[in-house]
This record gives sequence, structure tokens and C-alpha cells, in this order.
Amino acid sequence: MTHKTLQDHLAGWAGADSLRQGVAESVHALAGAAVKIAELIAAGPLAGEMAKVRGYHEEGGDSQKELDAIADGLVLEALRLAPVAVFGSEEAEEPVALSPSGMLAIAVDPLDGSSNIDTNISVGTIFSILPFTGPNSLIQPGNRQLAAGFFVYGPQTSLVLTVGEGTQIFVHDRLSKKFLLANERVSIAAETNEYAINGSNARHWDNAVRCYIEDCQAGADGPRGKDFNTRWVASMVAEAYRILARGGVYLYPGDARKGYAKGRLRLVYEANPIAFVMEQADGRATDGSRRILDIIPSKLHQRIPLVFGSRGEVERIARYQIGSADLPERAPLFGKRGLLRA
Ligand SMILES: O=P(O)(O)OC[C@H]1O[C@](O)(COP(=O)(O)O)[C@@H](O)[C@@H]1O
Ligand SMILES: [Mg+2]
Ligand SMILES: [Mg+2]
Repeated sequence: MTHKTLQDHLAGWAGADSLRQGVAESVHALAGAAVKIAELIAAGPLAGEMAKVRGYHEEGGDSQKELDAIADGLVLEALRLAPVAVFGSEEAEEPVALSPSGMLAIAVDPLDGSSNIDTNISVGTIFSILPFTGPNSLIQPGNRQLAAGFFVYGPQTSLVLTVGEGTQIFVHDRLSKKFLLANERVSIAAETNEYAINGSNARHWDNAVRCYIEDCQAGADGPRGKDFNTRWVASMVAEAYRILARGGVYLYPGDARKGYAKGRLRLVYEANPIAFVMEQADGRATDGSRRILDIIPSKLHQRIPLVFGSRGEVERIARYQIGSADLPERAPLFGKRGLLRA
């Protein structure tokens, strides 16, 4: 069986359109960097002390691992050769100006799930490609994205990509050294019985999240009338890939811990690209109630509560948020606070 290459797929999409050709070039540049990152991850401890903490992000205080910084450098180096005017990264406080004639702005999480790189689980690189519109190009709403996606460094090195015409999955073929099309039209089941959330934060959740999870956990004996499975890899790209493959819902809500009022994830280079991929695969992504892609970012490293995955479940969670009338058994429990804490 022959598989279409990423090259052919993007060339067909871009045609003679120069903006699209720029997007295609950028995706190829990202793919080149991803293959190098995948090699380092596959070498694990043989590649050196990649999991060593080398510092803390100024914004938010999360730790930065050696490999976070190396991945960031590889992505930046690759994008210098693409028509990119400005590059924003989780690993750099400020955006970096690249080609003065570039027509694109690209925001990246070079290594998502990096707190797990020493545990041999799947991690990845997330990217969002926007048109360059001037100094604020990186903080356009997600609905302006031209393309977005993520690479997963797991048993397979995969690329999940959308250019706004559905979501496709490519797998890196080690023999031909090319990304080959494995799924041309990903479609997430609307209904699911799997949810992913870090349950250790339960005591910090607000009423809406607590009620939703309690109802799932009550299973066939509760208001949902069916049993649920919990899944939590603590690597969003791995969760997103699983949801694309077999449905499910992921939640990282805001909670009462210090610094977590808006959750943990970043709007510009985590939530927006994941939301674009999800919607193009018939799924949904919200901050609990609002569509992620319509939120206007205020700054590059802004956090946002994030819920994504199977459409029916994401929509149901929004109804818990507002204590909607079609959840009568739960409505009286809804207190003052929703997923979006002020
Ligand atoms: O450790 P926690 O709080 O459960 O958070 C896990 C989440 O944080 C992330 O690791 C955030 O991404 P980074 O690794 O890029 O900081 C997600 O991949 C994951 O879902
Ligand atoms: Mg991340
Ligand atoms: Mg990261």
C-alpha cells in the first residue's frame, strides 16, 4: 500500500498560492526539527542529561529542562530558513524577530509533557501558524490560524496537522525518512466514556468540575447511566492523540491553587493549535464554556482553562458550567464559581 507524502499533500493544498506555500515550507521546516528532536528523545539517557532542570520560566515558574531548551533551539534554527517574520515560544519570554520579509508568525511549545521525558512516555511539539500582521501577530485569536498541529514522539513519530481542511495524521517512515499520510480525515466520535483530568487536584476544583467528574465516577449507578474510564498521561499531546484515535475528553480547568486560577495551559501555543485540530476533526475545545478559537489573547504566555475532545461531552461540560436546565438533577448544586475563575 502506498501512502501520500506530507510533501505531496501540502503541495496539492498550496498550489500557486504564495501564503500557502509559505505555510507548507514552515511545516516542512518544523518536521525537520521534529525528526531531530525525536532522535534525541529516542536516545533517552544515552543522549545525556536531557531531563535535568536547567531553570524556571519567568512566566508562571514551571521548570525548564535541558531538552526543552534544545528542542526550542532546533525549532528556531529550522524556522530561520522559512518565511517566518516572528517566532514565539514557551521557552522564551519575548518573541524573536526572524525574516523581515516573512509573511507568517509561528508560536510553538517545543516540548509538551516535558516533565515526563525521563519516564519514556510520549511527548511532543505543538505549533500554531498565523499570518504576520504586524507587532501583535502572535496574539491574534485562534480562528485566524492558517495551520496548526503537533508532533508526537512516541512509539511512532507522528504529525497531526490541520490547514483548515479536516485533520490529517502523518507517520514518520524511518526507511524513506518522510512523513506519510496515515489518516486523511480524522473524525472524533461525538460521545465517549473516557475522561482525562489530574484527579489529585480534586479538592481545588470548583463545583462545576467536581459535579461533572462525580457524575462520571458514579458510572452506571449515577445520572450518566454508564461507566467511565479515567485516562491521564500528563502529556497533553499524548491525550490529544488518544482522543483523536478513539474519542474522549481532556480537562485542565482553573482551580484554587495559587497561580492556577486559569489552569496550566497556554492559550497561544497550546490551546489554540489543539482547538483547531479538534474542531477540524469534528471535536470541540472550550475554556469550559467559551470556544477557545474565539478568545482574543492578551499576551503570548497567557494561561487558559482547557476542555477538548468529543463534541457531546465538551458541550455537556459547558452545561455543567452554567447549571443548565437540561441537567436538573445537578442544577441546585451549582454554586458561585465556574471553570473560569475571575
Ligand atoms: O502535571 P500536571 O499539572 O498534571 O500538568 C500536566 C499537563 O501539563 C503539561 O505538561 C504542560 O505542558 P509543558 O510540559 O509544555 O509545560 C501538559 O502536557 C499536561 O497535560
Ligand atoms: Mg506544553
Ligand atoms: Mg513545553
